[in-house]
Amino acid sequence: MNLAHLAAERAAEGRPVRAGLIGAGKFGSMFLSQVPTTPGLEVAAIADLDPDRARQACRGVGWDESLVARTRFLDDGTTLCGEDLDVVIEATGHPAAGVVHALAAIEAGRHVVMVNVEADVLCGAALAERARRAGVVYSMAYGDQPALVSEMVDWARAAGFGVQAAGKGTKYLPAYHEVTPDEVWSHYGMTPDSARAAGMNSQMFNSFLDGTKSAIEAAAIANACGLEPPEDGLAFPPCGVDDLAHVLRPEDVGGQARGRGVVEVVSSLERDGRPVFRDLRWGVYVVLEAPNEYSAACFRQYGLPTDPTRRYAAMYKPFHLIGMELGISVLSAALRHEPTGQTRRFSADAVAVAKRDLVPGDRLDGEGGRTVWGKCIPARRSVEAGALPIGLAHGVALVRPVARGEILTRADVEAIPDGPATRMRDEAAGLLG
Ligand SMILES: NC(=O)c1ccc[n+]([C@@H]2O[C@H](COP(=O)([O-])OP(=O)(O)OC[C@H]3O[C@@H](n4cnc5c(N)ncnc54)[C@H](O)[C@@H]3O)[C@@H](O)[C@H]2O)c1
Ligand SMILES: N[C@@H](CCO)C(=O)O
Repeated sequence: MNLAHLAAERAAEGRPVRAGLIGAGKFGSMFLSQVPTTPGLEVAAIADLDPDRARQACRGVGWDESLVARTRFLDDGTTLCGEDLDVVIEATGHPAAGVVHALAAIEAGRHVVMVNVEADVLCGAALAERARRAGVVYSMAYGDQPALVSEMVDWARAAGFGVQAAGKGTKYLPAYHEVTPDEVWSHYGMTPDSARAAGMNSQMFNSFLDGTKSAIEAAAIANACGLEPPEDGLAFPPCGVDDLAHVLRPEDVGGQARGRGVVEVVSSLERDGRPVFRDLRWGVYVVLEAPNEYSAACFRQYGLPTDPTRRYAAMYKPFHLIGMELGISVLSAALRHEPTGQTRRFSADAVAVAKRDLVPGDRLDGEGGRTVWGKCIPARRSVEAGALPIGLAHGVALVRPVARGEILTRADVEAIPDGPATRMRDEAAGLLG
């Protein structure tokens, strides 16, 4: 509990932690807004395809002109990795670019904070292995839900509890799988203009709604925490915070969880569209299993809601603060050499499912787009079926029809050009476990 003290020491010594940010979009801007008030942390360089927009992002979040003038602005993330930095933050959200940038950062001896969970799910186990060999930290992004869940799972296990289930909340209805970026803002109660003014990318926010981001995050949590992914997609049970233990205890004791030690995403809407009472739309949770009768009794004595067996109880965090909490990862990597959550194996995947009947010639447009949504399944099943990872479902055309709701395979699309992303994906598939 001394991260701020460690950072303050660096500030007093005149040696702030030097970070570089790749991707100054919504997440990046939220991080940048906190930098001037985080002693001991400096963002020395920012790379974005549009460096002027990145400069404007800094001004827009309140940086003064002297801070803007002291910062290097670049248009290439790989070049940024060669700057004098302790930590590289990858926040482009583009899976293939994320892999290229992470490899460049590792090669340059920089710690990597991988905001780009899309790239992490594609091949994070292989990137983590490369980072280990290079002696640098490869970390999940604190503030995003997978890192917060990883922290809660670690907390539970380090305190001697069993972890029955863990995950996050979201706003989900089955019909959302087919929403496109054209309709997305009505589901957030926003107009396209107000969303644009807030710097919110419609395709990115559609991936939060159409189930893709939930699948990606659930896979990341499973891969980081050693939890089991669903066999055929998340169930998204409607569930409020007081019912987590009840709903997510195992099926054989009356719950809805398909097994023990599972990852699941709970919905803030009942299936008929009514709001769930005390929902967890923006939060994260862990369902604990008491290791013995004594600790089960303590749950009740100290006020935790339990399921009827009294063995299961839950802890949750109601909100995640996205980029505003990212300094925790950056400082932890640089000052403690510790990741805030890390992909440790490749046991869960997020694969592309057709949003509508697709025909030869249709070109895929990736996460949150008009053609596919992402489903969380076991990595073993994905590899055996030759399923198309959602992170590779960008810019390639179909060579045969795929019916709405079906998982796409690599044989359904034209050959994906070889590159770092495909190579690291193959490396990750070799680490299946
Ligand atoms: N926006 C959120 O609320 C939110 C929440 C949680 C996690 N995230 C994660 O944050 C990441 C970014 O999301 P976002 O919402 O900020 O997206 P965004 O589209 O707002 O921003 C991405 C930025 O990266 C830049 N970029 C894209 N490709 C690049 C490249 N090759 N080199 C350099 N810059 C490049 C773009 O120009 C843009 O400024 C994603 O991985 C997403 O999953 C976002
Ligand atoms: N993951 C969130 C969005 C931002 O992290 C959601 O599912 O709505």
